[in-house]
Amino acid sequence: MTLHVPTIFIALLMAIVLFGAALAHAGDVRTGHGALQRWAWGTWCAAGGFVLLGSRLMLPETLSVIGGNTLIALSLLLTGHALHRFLREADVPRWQVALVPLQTVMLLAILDLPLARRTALLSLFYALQLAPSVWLIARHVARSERSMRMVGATLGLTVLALLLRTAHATLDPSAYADFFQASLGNGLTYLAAFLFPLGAGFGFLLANLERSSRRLEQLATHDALTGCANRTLFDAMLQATLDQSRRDGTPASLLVLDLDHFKDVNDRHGHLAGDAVLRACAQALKARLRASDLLARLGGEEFAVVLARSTRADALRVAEDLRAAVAGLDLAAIAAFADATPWHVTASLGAATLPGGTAVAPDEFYGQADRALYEAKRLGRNRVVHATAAILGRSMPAASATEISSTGASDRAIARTPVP
Ligand SMILES: Nc1nc2c(ncn2[C@@H]2O[C@H](COP(=O)(O)OP(=O)(O)OP(=O)(O)O)[C@@H](O)[C@H]2O)c(=O)[nH]1
Repeated sequence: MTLHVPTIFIALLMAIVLFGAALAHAGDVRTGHGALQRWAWGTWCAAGGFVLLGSRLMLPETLSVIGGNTLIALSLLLTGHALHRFLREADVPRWQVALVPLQTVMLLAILDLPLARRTALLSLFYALQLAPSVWLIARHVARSERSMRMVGATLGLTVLALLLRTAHATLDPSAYADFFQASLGNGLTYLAAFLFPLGAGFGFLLANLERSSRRLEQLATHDALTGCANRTLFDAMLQATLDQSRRDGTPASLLVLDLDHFKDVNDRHGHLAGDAVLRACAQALKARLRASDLLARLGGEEFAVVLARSTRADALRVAEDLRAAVAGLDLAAIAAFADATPWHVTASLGAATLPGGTAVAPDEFYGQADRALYEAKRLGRNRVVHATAAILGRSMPAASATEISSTGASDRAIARTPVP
């Protein structure tokens, strides 16, 4: 069996051009800091290199061989650039950039060698040029998009195919007497060495799309200012937690937290400073929660925490911990207040707990916690109130439906006086 190299050559060229066109259209996937565009330029360089190499019968050999191989070396460099950008690594090391002119010099020096020797040397050179990209992906594969595995695997196979081509051209030079010579070894290694990078390009496109859709999902479900879950994710998680509680018979709790007198912060320090306080509070709250707890910003200065498998006692302990975390934040330490004397904000919290095996609508459950929050505000702020009786669904006046479970320092002592 032999493989017809000119046919392979034309098929590969067409595939590379089509793929380059596809990448050019996908160029507005703005997730990899221009990575996809660089890969697209690399694909066009490879196509140009192919055209020059295939025109060796019409062009002077120096132009076709040196120009074609230089463009292919450039395309591999651009691939490396694209990967570095996508994986947020420092740029390609200078020695890898220097390989491109080095290859041109090497080609000038070996132009008179038999084609088999040139093929072996060039294939080895390309393998060495690609190997750092494979190593780069291997170092990032655990943290990166799943499709990067395909990129790493196909580039690894390309290196392997190039090494096999080096070995084959060395051991069987007669198969490489002519560039277009029909032979199994020449045809197979040629096909593999240029087809696998196309697979890598496809994987890279998928990895970019994967990152893009992950970012869109993050934007759709998280609050941009604090990074907390937004209302959409909160609603879904609260529903899922209540369903699980009913099925498994485990209790579930909900905390609603509202910063006290937050309007004062904005009025005295400006909206940007208010934003910085919101971010700092969100960070402090996150630091006190388990990975399985969901912290959401429901809007303005109101946050909520969904606590799966948590009893009333758990909810009160966590709520008190969160209250203390906010009150303990030294806002003077936040950059925007660097020159201010120490001062603090406080938070009021309402809590509700659903005993396991009971059904309640999410809105009703939220309403219970919210009524408890209202009570905490009414009773002087900077405290936790648990809506115990309301869970049973009895219609009771707000004050008797709630139970004051924890009280922080007085509203005036912390929330108001420290504002400079
Ligand atoms: N900086 C900033 N302020 C916000 C944001 N969202 C809402 N606010 C402000 O939060 C303040 C909320 O004020 P109020 O609802 O009166 O509540 P409060 O002053 O905290 O008083 P109490 O809740 O009764 O203790 C308003 O001044 C809003 O402008 C935001 O994203 N950033």
